Amino acid sequence: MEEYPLTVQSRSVVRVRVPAKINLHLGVGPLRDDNFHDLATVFHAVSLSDELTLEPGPPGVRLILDEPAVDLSAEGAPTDGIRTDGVPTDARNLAVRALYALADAAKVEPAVTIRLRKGIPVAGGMAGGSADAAAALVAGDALWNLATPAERLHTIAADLGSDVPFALHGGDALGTGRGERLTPLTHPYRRHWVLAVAGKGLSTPAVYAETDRLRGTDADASDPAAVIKALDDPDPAALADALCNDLQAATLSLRPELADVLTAGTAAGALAGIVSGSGPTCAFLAVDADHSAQIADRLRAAAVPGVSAVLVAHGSVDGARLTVED
Ligand SMILES: C[C@](O)(CO)[C@H](O)COP(=O)(O)OP(=O)(O)OC[C@H]1O[C@@H](n2ccc(N)nc2=O)[C@H](O)[C@@H]1O
Ligand SMILES: Nc1ncnc2c1ncn2[C@@H]1O[C@H](COP(=O)(O)OP(=O)(O)OP(=O)(O)O)[C@@H](O)[C@H]1O
Repeated sequence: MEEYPLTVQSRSVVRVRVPAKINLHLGVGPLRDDNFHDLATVFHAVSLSDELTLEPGPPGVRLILDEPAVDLSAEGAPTDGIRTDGVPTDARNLAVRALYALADAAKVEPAVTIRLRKGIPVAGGMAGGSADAAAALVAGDALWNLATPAERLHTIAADLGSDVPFALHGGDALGTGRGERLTPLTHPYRRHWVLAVAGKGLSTPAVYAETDRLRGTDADASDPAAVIKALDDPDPAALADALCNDLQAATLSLRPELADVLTAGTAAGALAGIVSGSGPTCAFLAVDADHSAQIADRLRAAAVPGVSAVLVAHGSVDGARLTVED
């Protein structure tokens, strides 16, 4: 094994907060030779977040899942906690993989402990694992004092997963390629959401495979132009009309009860509802913060089968950012 030079750790603890995402538009194009699909997606970072703390530890990368695993910073109390049973604490965890990738690129010998507090639903279509990978890159960069150029960090992020670059970036962005090529979309409007979290997750590869089964492997991606235009419109009704997810049919095919969740959200007063990414979280657009709280109360009271938590959030928010450094 290659010997790495010792790196001075200039900080003793760093903490990073990283947001979840919703795809306001998720256009899925043909299956490529590398088994990914070409996308035309509009990412939107929302205020549900994970918190990752990094401190010096024994040789290697150790991960401890912090409890309670509910994001206390999220607005609105969940009816039940965010379940973390599916989250690996070994090298399968994307945050652990991210730190090894960064250490390898920077020729640092890693000796760190990650503490992870999940507020993003697991396997929920909100890019929770990708968020943690992005948070780990930002935290490792700070702890090891690397000042990695943004482009380099983006490349490492893209190697870890298609959603990871956006989690670094945050805000709103058009994603092309397999989702890793980002064009920022700027606008001044805050959007308000209600999220119906499912008790049981969905596998992203399974949802893409079901999409291929339903419509073939060479369908064109739907056009994100309407959502991009609606982002510049202060009226949330314009965005409500434009929301679109090409993976939604597959999520409903794999999880038919999601149709009842979508119906319940609009019955509770939402302007529109959409499955978030590869699901099964459903995102409902509200007019403003009060409206989102009202919809959330009604959805909780409706006790829709399969829904384990109802949360409110707003967007867009920043990507992975340092909150504490000593
Ligand atoms: C559904 C989305 O969340 C929408 O933003 C993403 O496309 C998924 O991104 P991700 O979880 O970071 O996915 P990756 O870890 O890169 O890939 C996991 C699997 O999802 C499928 N996948 C992912 C991205 C993409 N553009 N086409 C795909 O077909 C592939 O089967 C791939 O093996
Ligand atoms: N840090 C992590 N947090 C959550 N899950 C992780 C993490 N690292 C690896 N995983 C694994 O990845 C799987 C998918 O989890 P994740 O929460 O990222 O799904 P997702 O939000 O649906 O992903 P995406 O929206 O990017 O497709 C989990 O079931 C778990 O086995």
